[in-house]
Amino acid sequence: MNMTDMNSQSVIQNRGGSFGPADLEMPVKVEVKNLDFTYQNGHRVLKNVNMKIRDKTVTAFIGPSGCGKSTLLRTFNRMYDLYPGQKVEGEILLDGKNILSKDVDLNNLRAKVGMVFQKPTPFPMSIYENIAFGIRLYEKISKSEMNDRVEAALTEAALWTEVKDKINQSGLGLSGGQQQRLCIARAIAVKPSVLLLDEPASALDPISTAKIEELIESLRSQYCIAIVTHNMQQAARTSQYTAFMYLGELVEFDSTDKLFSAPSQQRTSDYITGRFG
Ligand SMILES: Nc1ncnc2c1ncn2[C@@H]1O[C@H](COP(=O)(O)OP(=O)(O)OP(=O)(O)O)[C@@H](O)[C@H]1O
Repeated sequence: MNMTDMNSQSVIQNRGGSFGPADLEMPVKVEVKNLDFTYQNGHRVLKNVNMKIRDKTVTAFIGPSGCGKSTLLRTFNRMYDLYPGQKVEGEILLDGKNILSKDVDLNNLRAKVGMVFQKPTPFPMSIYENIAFGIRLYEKISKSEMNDRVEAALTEAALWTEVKDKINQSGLGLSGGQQQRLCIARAIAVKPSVLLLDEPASALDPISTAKIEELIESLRSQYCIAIVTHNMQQAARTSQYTAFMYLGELVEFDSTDKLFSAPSQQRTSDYITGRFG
């Protein structure tokens, strides 16, 4: 076995999580059809992307820097609407409904499709308010219901036991890893069905990263999760499906086991074995 084959082997051997045939039977949650995306400067960043993302699974987007992973993720909740002049063509069906239609309510879309960024971004307010603020935008509920919702979201995000005694202190006082779990709690508090994670652990130390990966595994049973990561081991550990992108094209999309152990495309093989990066 040469060095590059050994790299590929070690990515697979480091896989955690519980991948099984049942994952393959999950219904399609998001379907991307003939998606093209061009930035306002004329740079066409996504080229005829087609993929089906299944519910209650984790799908990882990998590929070299600048290949369009984050741009693709951001089309799923129309983040690009914040920057005028960009052009999107094709369809993205969420539960069969095209979210690129002009009549889609963006607030509702962003509640259904939550997003967490690379750098933890808690609001400059208490831990409690970080969660309650988002819920109030969408629902009018009593104080005791709100308390329950805040506790439930923090519990789901594996943060409750660490913060329950300082719930009224600033979210900015938490460690980086805790802040990131707070952001995940904030996203799930409004009951989304899809969670988009854009390099959620790349600014964190290894212990905090492991906690985020455990959290992703525990959230998988309830959400459709898409994660962008630079880290192939992380993709292999956390996901059931992997999309390999290169220069705006989706080169290969398959089960994570298959993509890392027996890719069908030479470019995928070259990338996962470290021949380019
Ligand atoms: N707001 C923008 N305006 C113009 N071009 C942009 C903008 N944002 C990103 N790009 C370009 O689009 C291409 C794809 O960027 P994107 O961030 O989606 O790739 P990526 O695969 O996520 O990269 P990385 O792993 O480095 O984050 C890059 O060439 C980038 O420079």
